[in-house]
Amino acid sequence: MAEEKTWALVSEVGGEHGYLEELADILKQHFRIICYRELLEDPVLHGPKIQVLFMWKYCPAAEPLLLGLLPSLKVVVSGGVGIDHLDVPFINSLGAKVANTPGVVSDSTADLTMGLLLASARKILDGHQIAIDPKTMHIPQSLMGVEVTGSTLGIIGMGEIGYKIAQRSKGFEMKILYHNRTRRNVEDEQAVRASYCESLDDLLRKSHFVVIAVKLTSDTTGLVGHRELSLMKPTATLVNISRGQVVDQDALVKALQSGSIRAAALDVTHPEPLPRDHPLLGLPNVLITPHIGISTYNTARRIVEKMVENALAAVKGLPVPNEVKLQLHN
Ligand SMILES: O=CC(=O)O
Repeated sequence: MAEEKTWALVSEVGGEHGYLEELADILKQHFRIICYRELLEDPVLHGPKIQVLFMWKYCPAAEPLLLGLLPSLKVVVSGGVGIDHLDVPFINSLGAKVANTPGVVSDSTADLTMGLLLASARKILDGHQIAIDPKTMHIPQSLMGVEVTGSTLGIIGMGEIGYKIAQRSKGFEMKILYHNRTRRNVEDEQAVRASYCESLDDLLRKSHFVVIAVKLTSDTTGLVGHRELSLMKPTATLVNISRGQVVDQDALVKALQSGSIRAAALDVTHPEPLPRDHPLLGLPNVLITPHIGISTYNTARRIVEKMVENALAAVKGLPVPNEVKLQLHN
């Protein structure tokens, strides 16, 4: 008789927080997948069988954990790199490990960052609206953008994603400044022609584009607030692909309304999505995408493969390749 597969919980297959069907198939090759709805139909029967909890971004995982429904849980594996939505010490206290999938998300996130930067600088979405409007007779002056080539880019957070952004920006002949808790080695810096800025204030003053690529931690929450925004050039653009909480959004709204900075391009906000009446949604100088940094088929597949790898290791009692041991600071 075939050995029964290890049980793993996911929020939904398909739907708002769920896995795409084809990605679910990768999980199903290795695990007996059960979703929350099924778990809650008979938690006493199903709960103790579950050894793995697969999470995808912000799916509501805490609920069954808090309810203590998963006494056999060995690991929570979160797709993506951010773990700010997880209470790692609490999960560890339940006897389970936590793993994420760093590495495989960096290229797609860096690609999207360049997309946001370029789209904001060159008003690509405004241009699209004008191009498809049959009333348009000529190109309005309001479509004049700012030059990316040769401009100064300030990267806050030079981890893997920040570095990939620098690699791409080199192709645009940008002068790259970066601020990080620790300085990169000289070879890394030279390879992308990046200069270390120990002072965040200096980076903010000098940059035409400021990209936020830090992890969300207690140190980085509210890192860019009124004071920091007021140091930026009035021609500068803020790009945030990290977490919404890194920026003080009320201060950002004021800076954009008053013109103390030129524009913002945000893949992340707080909360997500923003309430429909949020002032950021009504500003002409804001471009927002709904947290799609890692949303490509290729990246999603690689994330799921990494999730499987981590989960199998945990179930077998082997070292978990991407175990998250502490809240990491950048
Ligand atoms: O936001 C995306 C991630 O954390 O990987």
